[in-house]
Amino acid sequence: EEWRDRGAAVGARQETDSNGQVQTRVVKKGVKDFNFGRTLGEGSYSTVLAATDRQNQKEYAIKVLDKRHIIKEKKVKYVNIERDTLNRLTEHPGIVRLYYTFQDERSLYFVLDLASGGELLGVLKKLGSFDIECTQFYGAQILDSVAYMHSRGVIHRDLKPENVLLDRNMHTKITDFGTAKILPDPAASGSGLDVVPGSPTDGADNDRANSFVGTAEYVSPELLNRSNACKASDLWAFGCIIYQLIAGRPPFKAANEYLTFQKILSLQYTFPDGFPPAARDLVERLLVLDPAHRLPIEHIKNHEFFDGIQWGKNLWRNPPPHLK
Ligand SMILES: O=C(O)C[C@H](Cc1nc2cc(Cl)cc(Cl)c2[nH]1)c1ccc(Cl)cc1
Repeated sequence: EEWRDRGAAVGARQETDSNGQVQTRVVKKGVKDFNFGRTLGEGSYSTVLAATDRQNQKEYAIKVLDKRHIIKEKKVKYVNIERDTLNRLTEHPGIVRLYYTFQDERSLYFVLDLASGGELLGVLKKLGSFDIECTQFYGAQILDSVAYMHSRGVIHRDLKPENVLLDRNMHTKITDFGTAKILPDPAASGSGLDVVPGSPTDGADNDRANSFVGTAEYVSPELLNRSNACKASDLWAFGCIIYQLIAGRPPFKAANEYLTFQKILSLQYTFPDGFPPAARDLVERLLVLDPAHRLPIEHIKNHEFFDGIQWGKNLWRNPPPHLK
């Protein structure tokens, strides 16, 4: 029977030897265990290829990174953050799953879920914009996944329609955790006496990250004000995504990044005519400059815009509305 230790590319097989003794043979998956197929995507530091496990014919997406390039560009930290983050986020249908990592002399390999529906951004560009029902459904799946991430102490920090993939059943899978932040585990931090309630470090840096990341159109004001990302930074990006699914473009977009940042910091955006009132109210409660005043996830789930959405397992079992 096959079991695999989550973080490493370890598979074990039970075999009976000549004396009838059951032996466990530990095998590490490697490049030779896969047939590589078409290129699914190219990043600045990685190439993603479709691949089939030669043993069980299962299809995966394998993200390949060149070691020399990673070291030269000082991205070692990001690769290991991506691995560690994905190893923590293993129990949710809306997060791309990491099955194995391995390396050979030249490259590093992430063996991931194959999301054959491509990027949500691609579907949005093809359709122009989503109707309310599709925005509710895809918004709800993204929110459910962000809630799980946050419950595991992970802030994504670069949520955007490019990082929301679609699987063969057109359900969402959030990907690209290289710029995520794993919050220090409050329970694990020593005796707990080191953070005295009310002390300057109480909750401040514990739930804040400390490096600049993100894509201009979705970056939160707190990041631009040089304070750190927090869980609410992902909710700002979520507000931008809901706006974009309905309007067909993100709320803050200018001729260059600097002008985009100016619009964000001055909250300079408008709703197109006909933008549905419930969606407008939700977006207005998320695109709030002070992260502490953004609608928390439980309140978003109860917001009128999501009336009729069944949260929990059914959100992932029911077929998605037809994208038209
Ligand atoms: O086997 C593991 O899971 C741990 C290794 C850790 C690791 N070994 C590395 C070697 C190099 Cl040259 C660069 C990075 Cl970022 C490296 N990260 C690893 C291997 C592959 C991947 Cl994708 C991530 C981490």
